[in-house]
Amino acid sequence: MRIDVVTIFPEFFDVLDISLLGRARQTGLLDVTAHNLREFTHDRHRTVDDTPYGGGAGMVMKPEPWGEALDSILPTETEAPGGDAPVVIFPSPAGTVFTQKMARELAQREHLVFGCGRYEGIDQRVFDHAATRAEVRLVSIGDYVLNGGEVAVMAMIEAIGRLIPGVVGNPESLVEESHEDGLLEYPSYTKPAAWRGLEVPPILLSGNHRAIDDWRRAQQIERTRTVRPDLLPPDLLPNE
Ligand SMILES: N#Cc1c(-c2ccc3cc[nH]c3c2)n[nH]c1N
Repeated sequence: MRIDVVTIFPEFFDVLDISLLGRARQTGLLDVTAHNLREFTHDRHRTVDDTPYGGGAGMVMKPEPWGEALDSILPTETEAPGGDAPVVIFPSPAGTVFTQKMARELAQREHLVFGCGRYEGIDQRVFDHAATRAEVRLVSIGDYVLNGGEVAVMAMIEAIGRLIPGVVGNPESLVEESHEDGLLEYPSYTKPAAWRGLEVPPILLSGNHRAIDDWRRAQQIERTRTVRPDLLPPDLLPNE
């Protein structure tokens, strides 16, 4: 998978050179490039923002640098993409909420482009023009406000990148996770069997794998019912 990120803080993504995603980059499973939006300005101060039309506090990111940055990444009309067309994702508090389902869907795509806004956001025409030549999505990572898109893009790259075959050593570990099957994950334990007066649930030491599986499922349901009842599938909702 090819990932391009447009940002005024390209160094923010240096951290992707470590851990699982770092190895995925070295092995060619993941090709991540951070582009500095200021490289697409032409004034002495490398200006990327200006005051908002209609007034209001703060500054808005100018369309021209974004247009040139996306020109340098997206295929032109004549260059039909070799594989599937890129998806351009702009993190935004006004976006569709990012979910594991969306991560799984985006992990199937060959080319993702992320545009990191700052200030009060990006001129709307950037989204409108990009939509004439690619699939564009505004995506939010949750109902709270950040100062810019970089943290959100980092989270999405990790959530998507780890689903690419070969990135995570043991694909089995991707299966029993929170949100993967719609329920929150069960509690985990490891040695020692007793720690500060706290014992590992005896069922987990029984060797009875059917009973362990049943216990774990029950824990998932109980946790989900308590913490995230909104995730419970209809057949597990408590009877009214
Ligand atoms: N995704 C997401 C976001 C943001 C966000 C994204 C982009 C910009 C650009 C300026 N401020 C931003 C906030 N806040 N909260 C979220 N869940």
